[in-house]
Amino acid sequence: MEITHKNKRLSLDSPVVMGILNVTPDSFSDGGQYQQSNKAIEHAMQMLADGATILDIGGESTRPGAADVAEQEEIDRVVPVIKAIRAQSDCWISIDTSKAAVMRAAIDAGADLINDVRALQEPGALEVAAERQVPVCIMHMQGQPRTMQAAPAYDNVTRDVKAFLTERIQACEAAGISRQQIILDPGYGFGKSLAHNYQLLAELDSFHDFGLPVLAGMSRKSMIYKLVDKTPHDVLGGSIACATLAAQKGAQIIRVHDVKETADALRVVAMTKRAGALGE
Ligand SMILES: Cn1c(SCC(=O)Nc2ccccc2)nc2c(=O)[nH]c(N)nc21
Repeated sequence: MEITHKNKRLSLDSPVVMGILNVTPDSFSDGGQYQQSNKAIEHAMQMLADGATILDIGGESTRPGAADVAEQEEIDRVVPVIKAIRAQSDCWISIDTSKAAVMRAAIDAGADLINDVRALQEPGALEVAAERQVPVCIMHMQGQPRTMQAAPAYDNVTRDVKAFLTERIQACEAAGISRQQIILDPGYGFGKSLAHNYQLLAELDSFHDFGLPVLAGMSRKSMIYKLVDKTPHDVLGGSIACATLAAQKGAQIIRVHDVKETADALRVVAMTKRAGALGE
């Protein structure tokens, strides 16, 4: 399985690491736009050195309660960083946004992939993805970031999430996006209780029914620190366990903060799979 953009191909036969690069002011302690951009570019280069294959660049925090960011402000945050990374590396860059105008500006600046937590439901988003022919990750979210954790409810969370993704795949194909360019994501923590999140992890392999790549993002999320009763700053062990389980269950892209440690864990998973195949 692979994804392509222009003349770039990314094989997904082994799990790859997507490094998280937040370029929102609340993700850096202080300093103005210029200093923040420099810190972001430094962090990007470090993640590539640590084994990240894709850098996921986001200019708007999707934390519950986070303020909405204006379109131009989001563009002003992400475009300089994308351009600077592109000037130094031909790595895969994904743009973490739901806004069509931000997608367009990011792709024109060098981004290869759209990562949309709203699954291209905002106005114009489907059209941009189809027009630019870039791979797109569509993720499940119940409700909106501000309200999604109030009272998440499902008949059966895995069945309901798969039904949503089926509908979004149809919408993508109807808009002219080829099925091979679609990546699926259950959206851990986006309108899910602790139990919902762990059922989605336990049943992650059932998402391979679609015959499409699967992205899993559990890094440092509440499903970890609430389970192990730690602070959000003390969740490396749990995050590595989630990444390892997701890769073992066939997720091809793992979205994380801790790239170095996760890259090593995924090599253990890949080797174990190869050894198992040899043993057959
Ligand atoms: C943009 N984005 C996010 S942001 C939430 C987050 O990381 N919160 C968070 C931030 C800091 C610490 C702990 C959690 N989560 C996903 C995901 O699971 N899948 C895909 N495709 N994209 C995603």
